[in-house]
Amino acid sequence: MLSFPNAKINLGLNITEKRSDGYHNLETVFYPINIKDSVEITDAEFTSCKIHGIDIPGDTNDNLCVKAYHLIKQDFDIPAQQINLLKNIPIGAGLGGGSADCAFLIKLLNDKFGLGLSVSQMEDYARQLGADCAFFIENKPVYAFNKGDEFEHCEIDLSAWFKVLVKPPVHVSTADAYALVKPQKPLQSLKEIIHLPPTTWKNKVINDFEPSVFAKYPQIHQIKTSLYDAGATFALMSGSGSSVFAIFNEPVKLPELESNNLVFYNI
Ligand SMILES: C[C@](O)(CO)[C@H](O)COP(=O)(O)OP(=O)(O)OC[C@H]1O[C@@H](n2ccc(N)nc2=O)[C@H](O)[C@@H]1O
Ligand SMILES: Nc1ncnc2c1ncn2[C@@H]1O[C@H](COP(=O)(O)OP(=O)(O)OP(=O)(O)O)[C@@H](O)[C@H]1O
Repeated sequence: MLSFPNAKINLGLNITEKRSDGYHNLETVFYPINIKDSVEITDAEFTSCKIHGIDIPGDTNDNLCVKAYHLIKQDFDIPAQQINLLKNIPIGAGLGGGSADCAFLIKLLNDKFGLGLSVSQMEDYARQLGADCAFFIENKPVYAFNKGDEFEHCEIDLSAWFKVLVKPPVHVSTADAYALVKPQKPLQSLKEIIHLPPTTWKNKVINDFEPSVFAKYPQIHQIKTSLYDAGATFALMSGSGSSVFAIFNEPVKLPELESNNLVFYNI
């Protein structure tokens, strides 16, 4: 059985406070985009994971897909699975690729073995694997709060815009990025601002990771500047970086950004 986990971008990200468990409370809007991995499960003698495409650093047994399998296996008598992962979503890019893979694996196991898990039960499993993971169960635009794992429906549709994503050859560690931010309550909640027209978002819809990540990696800041210079209506770094997305009111081609970065058009 096969599925195609997709990446996300964060339309705004306010880091509001540090929690006693070491995590941070935040508010963001998660928006699914059209950059996808592929994950397949087949019955096997023992459970293992084969990775194709982009190399994932570290031990394959630590892959979030393997962790998702063992989490479900604790509660259900499911047979061993061979997991084939084709990795296309850039890593360390703020795109939630690993989170998407494990959430989609939970959905695959639920479907393949008729486990009868509800959306909220699958979200509870996903939450145990990472703060971003639960979003990918429903995989619809949401306003997210707490650790980024509690959701409210968000009526937002960017399908009329031409969306571009630029990924520089820089890997930002999520934990390191959080360590550099000083949490603060925003003057106005993202929940309200996000419903204003995108033409008003510039400098209003912000990402609290940008100042410290831009200071450490000026080339990421330069990408954002170049996207605005190219006529973007709105541009922002996604999550803890390193990728930057932009929305344009018509199709564009950005050859000067292509020379040093991966550029994804029409995401
Ligand atoms: C940056 C975002 O992508 C924004 O959507 C997410 O907050 C990151 O979510 P994620 O990658 O699923 O994060 P996890 O794998 O759960 O945590 C990685 C590390 O990020 C930090 N972390 C993550 C989420 C959060 N709300 N507060 C944090 O402080 C913690 O140091 C944690 O050890
Ligand atoms: N299936 C997987 N795909 C990608 N990375 C994985 C996976 N499983 C485990 N990882 C580990 O998770 C780390 C971060 O991966 P990922 O691409 O999800 O994060 P990210 O780009 O920082 O996105 P975000 O911070 O938005 O979750 C990688 O360095 C890798 O070691």
